[in-house]
Amino acid sequence: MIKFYKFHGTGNDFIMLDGRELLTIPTPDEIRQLCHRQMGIGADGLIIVKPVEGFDFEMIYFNADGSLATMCGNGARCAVAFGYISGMSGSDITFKAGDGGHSGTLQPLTDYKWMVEISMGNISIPDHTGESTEIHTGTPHLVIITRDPDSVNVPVEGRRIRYSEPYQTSGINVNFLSIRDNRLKVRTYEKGVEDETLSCGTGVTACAAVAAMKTGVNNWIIETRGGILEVRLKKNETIFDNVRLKGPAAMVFCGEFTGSFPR
Ligand SMILES: N[C@@H](CCC[C@H](N)C(=O)O)C(=O)O
Repeated sequence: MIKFYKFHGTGNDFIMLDGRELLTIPTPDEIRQLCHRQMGIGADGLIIVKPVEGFDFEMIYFNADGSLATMCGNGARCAVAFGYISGMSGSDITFKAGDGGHSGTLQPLTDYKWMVEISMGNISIPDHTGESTEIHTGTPHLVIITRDPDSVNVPVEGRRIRYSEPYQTSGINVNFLSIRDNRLKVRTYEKGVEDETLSCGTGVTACAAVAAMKTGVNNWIIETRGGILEVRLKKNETIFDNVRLKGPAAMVFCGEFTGSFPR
């Protein structure tokens, strides 16, 4: 039996596994089973956290469909909290994700909830922003500016775009963004979950970058369906750097999975 920990960051939920206890990495089939909402634990993604040279730990991120993703902003915030409670790191943390090195800090809010801030990688500034902008924030995102994200059927419209050319094969995360009174509202369809999630950390980072290009404002409070996130960034000639993502991360339960995994 394998012990698992269930976390969420503003409603984006994850199964966390301690890499020190694993004999093998779960297969895509096993990940799909574990993340299944009715027949498994249920989650948007599965994260393995394990010590690695040069950093406090490494985070390996899989979407609920078993596909590997290079980065997950909310998942990384939860991994920082897990690294802390599992003794892999202190409250100033360095970690490695698929897109490179990151740092993080955390403050306890309750016994099982923390405010976590992480550094995100530099973001290349796209050539132009129209009503829809492709931007990479550790994972690929499309940001579509709309008057009211709540009037969009995100699962249907997001899926239509994600499976259209040119995204069909490699996939893309689709964000619907409104910019009003220096506040952003975002709803995201995530590839790999193939549905809307309650929040997406790399998605809100992409939206903050697009909003900064449109308005010149660099600090944003962002409303997602699962709660509030904060993004700060600095615009240079061709990149945004000093990109920070901040918000709560919570552990909701832990348990032992009784299926056949691990082999
Ligand atoms: N929910 C994540 C993003 C997870 C990866 C994404 N679905 C992908 O495959 O690119 C976040 O909080 O950033």
